[in-house]
Amino acid sequence: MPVSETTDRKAVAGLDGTASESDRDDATTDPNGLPINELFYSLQGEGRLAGTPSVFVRTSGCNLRCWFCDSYHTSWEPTHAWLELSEIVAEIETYDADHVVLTGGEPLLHERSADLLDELASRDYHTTVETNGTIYRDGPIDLVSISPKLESSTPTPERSPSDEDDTSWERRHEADRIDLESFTALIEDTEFQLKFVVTDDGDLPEILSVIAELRDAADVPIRDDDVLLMPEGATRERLAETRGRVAELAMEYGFRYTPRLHVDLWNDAPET
Ligand SMILES: C[S@@+](CC[C@H](N)C(=O)[O-])C[C@H]1O[C@@H](n2cnc3c(N)ncnc32)[C@H](O)[C@@H]1O
Ligand SMILES: Nc1nc2[nH]cc(C(=O)O)c2c(=O)[nH]1
Ligand code: SF4
Ligand SMILES: [Mg+2]
Repeated sequence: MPVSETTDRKAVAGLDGTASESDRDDATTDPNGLPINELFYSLQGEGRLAGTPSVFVRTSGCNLRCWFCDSYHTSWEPTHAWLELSEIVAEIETYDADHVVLTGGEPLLHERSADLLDELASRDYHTTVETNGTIYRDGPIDLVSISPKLESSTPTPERSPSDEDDTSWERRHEADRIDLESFTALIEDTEFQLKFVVTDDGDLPEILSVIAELRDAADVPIRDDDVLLMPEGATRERLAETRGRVAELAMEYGFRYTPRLHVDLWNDAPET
């Protein structure tokens, strides 16, 4: 369901498909629902559940701005419709699936995401939350899939997709992307995976240092098996450039490699 094209009845920001400046990056607490960019059925393309048929709920709005973000219309130019939780659950139930992936944008920005997770838990869905890990929110999650953002994701002027001559997002992204306290709280609560987007060999020292700091801080073990290296690439062409080296790095360091099955299968098509 391409919900970003739905017209809706409530007179709130974002209904026309363009979020207002004020709700562009802020947490939403709307008592009735969530800003939804798309809701669709596909195969989980990433991580330890790759290949699992799943319903994807993609919220809009993000507190970071990765230059490579493959969901541009949830971060750099957010678009969405507002859906009430009951509408989201009803749409999920139209699919014959046991797994739901809550993603974004940054789904944990929104207070109502925790309520949606409650609703899904009460219906016995297995839930994965895809998150950058910088916002802790208490809620029933079966697998928290944390993708900590490395320095190589920062939107410097050379790699920013925005034409604006404004470094505020570069500074904000750099300041907020690593939050050990939040990472720790998330992994101590829930089954987890740490899924790093790798652009090249230069990312490995930072990955090793984030893992070392997290191992010091957390009360739960972090096995090499919990660490996944994922090649950067929103298109088949770009993945063809990155994945070979990332696979070699996974073998060299003993971490897991995760493919991006959906990109292999459907390239960068929406709702896949
Ligand atoms: C769009 S994000 C949404 C969830 C959350 N904001 C996050 O970053 O984890 C979903 C997943 O796609 C990954 N991702 C985004 N752009 C990518 C790219 N160009 N190549 C590889 N992975 C990418 C993110 O790291 C994350 O694991
Ligand atoms: N098929 C598919 N699998 C995914 N796993 C995580 C995704 C995401 O955007 O969070 C994603 C996605 O966008 N599509
Ligand atoms: S944190 Fe996730 S949604 Fe936000 S800009 Fe980065 S990849 Fe996109
Ligand atoms: Mg995706």
